Amino acid sequence: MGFPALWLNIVSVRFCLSHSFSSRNSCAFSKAYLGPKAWRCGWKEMFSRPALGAMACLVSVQAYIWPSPQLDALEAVRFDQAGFTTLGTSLSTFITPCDLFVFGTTTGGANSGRSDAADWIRTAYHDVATHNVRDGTGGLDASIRFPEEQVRAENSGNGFANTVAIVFAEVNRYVSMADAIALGAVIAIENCGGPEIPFRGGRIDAAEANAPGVPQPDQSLASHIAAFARQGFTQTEMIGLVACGHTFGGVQHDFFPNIVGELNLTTDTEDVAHFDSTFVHFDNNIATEYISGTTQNPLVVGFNHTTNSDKRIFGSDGNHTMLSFANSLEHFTSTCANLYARMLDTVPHGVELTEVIQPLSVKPVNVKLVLDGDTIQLWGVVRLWNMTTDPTRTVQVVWQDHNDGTGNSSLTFVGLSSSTGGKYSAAWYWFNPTLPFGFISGLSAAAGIQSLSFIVNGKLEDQDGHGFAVQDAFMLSQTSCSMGAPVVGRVDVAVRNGVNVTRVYLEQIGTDSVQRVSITEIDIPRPAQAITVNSTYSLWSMNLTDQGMEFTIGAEIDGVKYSTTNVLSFLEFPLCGT
Ligand code: HEM
Repeated sequence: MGFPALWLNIVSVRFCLSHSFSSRNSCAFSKAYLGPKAWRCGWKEMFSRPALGAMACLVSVQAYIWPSPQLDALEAVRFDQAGFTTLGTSLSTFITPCDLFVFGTTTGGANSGRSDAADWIRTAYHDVATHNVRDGTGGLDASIRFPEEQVRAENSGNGFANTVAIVFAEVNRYVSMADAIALGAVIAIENCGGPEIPFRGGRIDAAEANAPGVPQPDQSLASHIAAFARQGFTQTEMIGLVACGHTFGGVQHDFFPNIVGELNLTTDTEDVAHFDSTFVHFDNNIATEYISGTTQNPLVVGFNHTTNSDKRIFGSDGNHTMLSFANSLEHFTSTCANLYARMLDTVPHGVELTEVIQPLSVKPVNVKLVLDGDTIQLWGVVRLWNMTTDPTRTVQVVWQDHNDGTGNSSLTFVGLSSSTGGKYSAAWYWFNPTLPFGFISGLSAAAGIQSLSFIVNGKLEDQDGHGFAVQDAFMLSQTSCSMGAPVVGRVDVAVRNGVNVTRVYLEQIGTDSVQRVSITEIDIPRPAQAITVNSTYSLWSMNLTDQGMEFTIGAEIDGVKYSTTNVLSFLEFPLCGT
């Protein structure tokens, strides 16, 4: 278990770097580690203005300041939901349309009666439901991924395994499985008619199963009130949360034969008795049908009185809460937005969640620098939030070098992304005006590059004067190469002369014994004699043999750790000697 401890250490540094501007929470470790100035300053300040006092970079900013590896990654999963995105997969693909059930026996699970969206929402709640407010254990920590939890009677069904199999695609060093489960629920609810949910990240995956504690339909009202109190919810909130959850999905015969019989319907092949008539859509029909007496909810009018838990819960305050939901869709919607958010933010004691993540209005993505002889290549794309296609729009990237010089390049529109069921769209522009997947070439290595800004239709976008800080103290060198069979590789990292770089290392990305992403730092030895590339950069090199190895590059500069964000494999490097 050497990796997790090391990894936690790195995460702590990253987390707090990323919160320099946005979090009002304290982060003692990082504060002490980085020092008061680093605590308050972004990369730009730390790199380029070391002489300024701490007060010089005090700011009050609502949204976070780019770059922040963790928030950037969470923001991308949260808001780059469909269309052109730089993510390999997008969760919304699996819940569009909302009755999509990818594990169904027919294409898209048509007429199965089930949906991925309902599975994801139920999974999030069952992960949360182990929480104990008194001792701080349990909560949304992805412990539901453990077979030990999935085989429990309280977790009957295969929706949990289905959910984990899909949301796993979003997991990386900055997005935990628990965050991915929460994001799945948020995206399912939002895209299927529900309210927008304020999302925070930073959940930590459990190392083992939690104590049991998910309520079951055959239990008494008193035990349900007690279970929700243990989870941190009042009786009224319990009624709300159950109604908000059960506006989706239903009960399956296969897993609950004592609640639902065989339905023998060609339109409901998995024999799911639904909680309301609009079971893949968020609305207050769960309440209107209950109040009007027309409900078919199997946990209200089921043939087995013992398992009619929704009936007992909904009626437990004389129908007061359900009546208010039936009378006002708006009230139901806002109540659910609040309760869903609280449910998803129910985490084990000691886990510190981020601020609510808002979309950045201008967001550079996949920015990387590569040293190419005497020049630097600048790669990336930029996303303009809440914008649609506009052929007349002009977008330029401007880079600032170490000598207070600037350069600029016009960017090309490459596509639109959307989120929240099409409510928001974003326009994406490549950093290169001509080449697909290209880069801006020929930047002077000697001058370097410290920050970016953008000019959109003549308006400067520079994060209120902060700029988009880029670090050029170390970067991949174009001389990195691979050769032979079996293929071996050599990674060359270019390090800027005169910067206090104490370590350069590869961050090998792996998983630990319980499927959590782990990072192993592999030090690249400092060269005995400087291998100069040009007047400004020297190389630190390492030979690699593990073809499956995926890594980023890390460096410690003035005692602070930095990472590149793009994941590398030496199989992508050009042939040595060409
Ligand atoms: C006393 C509390 C609760 C009980 C006894 C209960 C019970 C059940 C049962 C028996 C099922 C059928 C599962 C299946 O057939 O696979 C179910 C489904 C579901 N529950 Fe609950 N539930 C409770 C609270 C909640 C809460 C708080 C939420 C979320 C906020 C929630 C969300 C869901 C969803 C979305 C489904 C549909 C799953 C699907 O169709 O695949 N439940 N619930």
